[in-house]
Amino acid sequence: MQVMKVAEERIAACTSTVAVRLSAARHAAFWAGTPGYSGNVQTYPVPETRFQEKRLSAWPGEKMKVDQETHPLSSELERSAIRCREVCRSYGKLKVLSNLNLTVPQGNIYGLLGPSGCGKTTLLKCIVGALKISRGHISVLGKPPAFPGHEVPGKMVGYMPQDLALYNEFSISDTLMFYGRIHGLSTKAIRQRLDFLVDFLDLPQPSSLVGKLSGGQKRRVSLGAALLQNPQLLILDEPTVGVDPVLRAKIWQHLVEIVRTGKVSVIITTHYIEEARQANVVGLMRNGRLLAEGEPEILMRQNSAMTLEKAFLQLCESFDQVDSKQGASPRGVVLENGQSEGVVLENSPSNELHPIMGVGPGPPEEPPKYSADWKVQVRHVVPKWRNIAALIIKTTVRMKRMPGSLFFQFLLPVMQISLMCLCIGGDPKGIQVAVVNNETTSNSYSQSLLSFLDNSSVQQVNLTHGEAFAGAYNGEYWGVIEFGPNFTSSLTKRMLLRQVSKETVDAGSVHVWLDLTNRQIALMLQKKMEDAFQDFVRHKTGTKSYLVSLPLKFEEPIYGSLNSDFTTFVTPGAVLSITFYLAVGLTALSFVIERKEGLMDRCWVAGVSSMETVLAYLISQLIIISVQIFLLLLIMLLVFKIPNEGNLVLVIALIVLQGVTGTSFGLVISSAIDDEQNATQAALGIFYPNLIVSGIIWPVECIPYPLRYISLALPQTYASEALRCIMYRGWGLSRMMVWRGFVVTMGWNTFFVILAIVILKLRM
Ligand SMILES: Nc1ncnc2c1ncn2[C@@H]1O[C@H](COP(=O)(O)OP(=O)(O)OP(=O)(O)O)[C@@H](O)[C@H]1O
Repeated sequence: MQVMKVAEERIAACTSTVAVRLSAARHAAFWAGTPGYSGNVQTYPVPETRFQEKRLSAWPGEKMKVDQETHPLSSELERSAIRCREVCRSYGKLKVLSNLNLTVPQGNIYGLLGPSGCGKTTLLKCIVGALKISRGHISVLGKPPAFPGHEVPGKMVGYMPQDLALYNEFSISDTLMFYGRIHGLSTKAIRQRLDFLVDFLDLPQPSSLVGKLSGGQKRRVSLGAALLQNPQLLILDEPTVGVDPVLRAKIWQHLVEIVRTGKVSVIITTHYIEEARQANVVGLMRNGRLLAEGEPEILMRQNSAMTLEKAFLQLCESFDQVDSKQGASPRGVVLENGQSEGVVLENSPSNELHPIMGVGPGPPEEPPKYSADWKVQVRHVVPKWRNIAALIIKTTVRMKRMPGSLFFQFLLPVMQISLMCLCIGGDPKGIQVAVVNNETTSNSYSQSLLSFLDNSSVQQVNLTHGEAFAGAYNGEYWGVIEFGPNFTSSLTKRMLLRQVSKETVDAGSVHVWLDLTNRQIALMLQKKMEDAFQDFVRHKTGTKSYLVSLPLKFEEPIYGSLNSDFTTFVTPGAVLSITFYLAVGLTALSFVIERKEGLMDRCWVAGVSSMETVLAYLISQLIIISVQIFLLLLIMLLVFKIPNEGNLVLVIALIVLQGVTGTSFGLVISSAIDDEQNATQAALGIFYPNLIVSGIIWPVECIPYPLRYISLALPQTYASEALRCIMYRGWGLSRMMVWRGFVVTMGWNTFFVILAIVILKLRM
């Protein structure tokens, strides 16, 4: 009763009118810049529509059509397929939808028209639940979008976005199979629909790849995907752009046919304004608001316009004039009392006041209350295996169609680890050193000592003192080794006599000057000289060598080997880092591209949740990571002989977990960032600081406090340590240093997955 009363009040408010004149001069100006509009108006036969039989429904808070047949208001409300009330939506500070009211009657085609950028696509995305509204309420087929248990988004709605939103690597049949699986259709049912749609939309062979189709063909495939499951509500954003006139007419004819049953409703945007005459009702949007809504025929008659386009131009003129008179905003056909003014067209034949409704905010309408029991709510949240499986199959098919990219993904980590093992941590080779030997005898100690120097690492160049130092200062030699003329006799004295003079010690010493600008080379030279000397002493003195050795004996190492080099230290951390960052980069890139191209929105409207998207992505990525790790370990253990004393299962498990953590971190980046360039920059920006601070290339013990606390909290610090403990110490999960690496990795993993799901949901 209360609803009826409000409606009566609204009808009364409709009688307030404003007279306006039309200006043909602004005709072209309004639609100028509207893509797809060529100025040539195509005429279409206007079919008899259900709307003409039923007339437009009315609602509280809006002006009603005066010539409307009387229907009980409540039943009309129930019969609306879409009801938007006081809907607002902004992108940051940009207010795109402003108190918008719209009703799509059940079983009708609704043509949504308006200039480019007025907010049509935004409104459609809000209707399908791909975008959240900031204020107001929307009900689609009886409930708000994304309400628990409601199949909008889902099977009840077929959505064709403005962007093509198709996977280029899919064939036409793959595309329909993919969406069919999500909608839970059987393979047989999908094939039947595929045959019908290929015939109806005049599509090429079902096996044709989408990426190789023309723009118009792609658009038709996209329309086919929206029509696939025979949805109750079709939301089509510019379906006829780039489609030839014959097929355009055919599409409209199909829409007219499917709404005739009364069970299907359609909302369609188009830039071909005249084709909207075939809609049962059209709505004119401008500046984020619906200015008018009504039957196309009556709309034209009221404006004495021969075409729908002209009628809309005149309406815009009239609204602009009202605005300028009132000094209000372009949306301001709203009086101070909150009532909206109707529009009377002076040149309307017989001065009918009826068909067009000024659509402004009325008295606040109580949003309907909906409830769902806990079982439905739980079922709504729990991920559906059907959707996850469809997404995994999608990724697998796409990967199969991109063998180059797949090969790259498998080969890249192998290349990276091979390069690392080859180039990092080994002994420098062919280091040139100047040798100044002032001894002339052939069997001198100096000659003997030099013969023990590792020739593969140290290349000796015999020079005079002056040449040697000139070359070293020129950067030609990394050091100068000089023997005095009495080196042999003095060294013999040093070894045999208990007491010798300082001069004898000096003469019996090898003098070495090093270029220390490259620490690694200098350290190597130092070590090679020491080794050569030890070997020389052993050779000359045999069992008496202890007399000239340091009283220091390094026993067999507790863990590791005496020959272990820097490569051994760096490899475990590098493997984790490579797996982590490859997963970050590839995930961030492909996920961002899917979002940018509207593929994710389309999946969402088909009923796929953020959680299902994230889980499916993690599972698909797991397959790639497993192959990558298999190849990595093969190269690392068998080719480069990196030692592994521990359990291989633990090694694999930790690397896989790091890859999954990288994938989930990639999902966080791509959920938060909209374009691939910024996503790549973010991934790269984090790469080096993490590599440096995680103790992968240099021990964590060298990091000063408080930076070390940050280092320890990072995903790879404890994990690298754990992998080193497993591989080089042979430790198992009972050791704290091992399980800590697993716990930290899994903790980060869980955190990133939750964060990605939350960001995806918030950004809707
Ligand atoms: N993701 C976004 N972030 C920021 N602004 C956006 C975003 N999407 C759309 N907009 C802005 O919102 C306004 C409405 O865009 P929308 O795509 O809804 O218009 P439209 O009526 O569908 O236009 P067209 O007919 O050209 O497709 C435009 O000013 C647009 O720049």
